[in-house]
Amino acid sequence: MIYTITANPSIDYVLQVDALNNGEVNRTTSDVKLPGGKGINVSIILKELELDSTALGFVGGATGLMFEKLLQKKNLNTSFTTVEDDTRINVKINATKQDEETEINGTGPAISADEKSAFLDQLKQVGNDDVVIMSGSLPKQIADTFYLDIAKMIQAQGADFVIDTTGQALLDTLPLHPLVVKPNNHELADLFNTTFKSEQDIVDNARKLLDKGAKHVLVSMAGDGALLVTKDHVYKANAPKGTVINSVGAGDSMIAGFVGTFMKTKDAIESFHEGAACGSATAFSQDIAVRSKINEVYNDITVSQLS
Ligand SMILES: Nc1ncnc2c1ncn2[C@@H]1O[C@H](COP(=O)(O)OP(=O)(O)O)[C@@H](O)[C@H]1O
Ligand SMILES: O=P(O)(O)OC[C@H]1O[C@](O)(COP(=O)(O)O)[C@@H](O)[C@@H]1O
Repeated sequence: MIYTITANPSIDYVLQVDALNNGEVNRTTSDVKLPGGKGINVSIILKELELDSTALGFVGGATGLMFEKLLQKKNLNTSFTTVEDDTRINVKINATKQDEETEINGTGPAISADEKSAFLDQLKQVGNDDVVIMSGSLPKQIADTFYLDIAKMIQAQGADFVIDTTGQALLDTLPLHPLVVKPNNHELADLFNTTFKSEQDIVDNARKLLDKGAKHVLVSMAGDGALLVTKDHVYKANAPKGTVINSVGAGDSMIAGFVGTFMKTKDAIESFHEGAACGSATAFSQDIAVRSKINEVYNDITVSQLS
């Protein structure tokens, strides 16, 4: 079984405008509310890949009810911990004529000590050969060590884990050997307080994550494709041409494609190819991609070995 943990789910309020003018009244050409949060998006793609997962996380308040209603359409298995405070609303503004996406993500609800321990109790069901995918930011009042504590706990129960977060919280879990980590190129640069001048710079810094313990490192580079760095080789997947509609969730889709395929095949290159297809297919969709779009995009992606 795969479990996804979204500590801080969201309603993603996705607004399309022709152009975004700061300090003025802007009007949308279309808008949609989607159930969001990184682990939620991972579960949605896994479902498209015909893999069951259970989505865990903190959901609460009036916005939490709306979030669960939006999520019902996706038919996921969920086992959320109910909290008193409101689930956040994240605003995503796609300015189509400016070709720009702006995101404003909320901090999320306050979580009490009792709510946190109810959540940790849920993890007792995780067992041998399960994979736990932990993604996204943490709500306020949850310590930065939350993911590290969970990784230790579920590893002791025989499960593997994947982590998609940023900064020190990511670095701290590497010695526990996550199956895969997937920073985007900006997050990778921030991790090592650097800027990249070449693809080789990116590869060199991705290798540092392998050296610290990650089993596979994916670096996503939006419209420039992605890299897979393993102990012996480096691979690149191109980003196929297409009309970008809403790239929110592209990174989550890539993780889902990689992990879902890896669980079936144990083939990192094939998993990378499928992950890249899921990422681009989502960028070319309004919502998280559906299977037919993933298949279509898969054929336009080539994985080449760089070294
Ligand atoms: N504009 C795009 N065109 C084609 N593929 C894309 C585009 N944006 C994202 N993708 C695909 O999705 C993957 C993940 O997207 P990215 O934006 O890098 O992740 P994140 O959402 O984590 O920042 C990319 O590596 C690429 O394969
Ligand atoms: O937890 P964070 O880092 O605030 O991110 C939450 C946001 O990330 C998303 O899951 C999208 O993530 P990606 O674009 O990185 O794949 C949105 O659905 C959500 O609003």
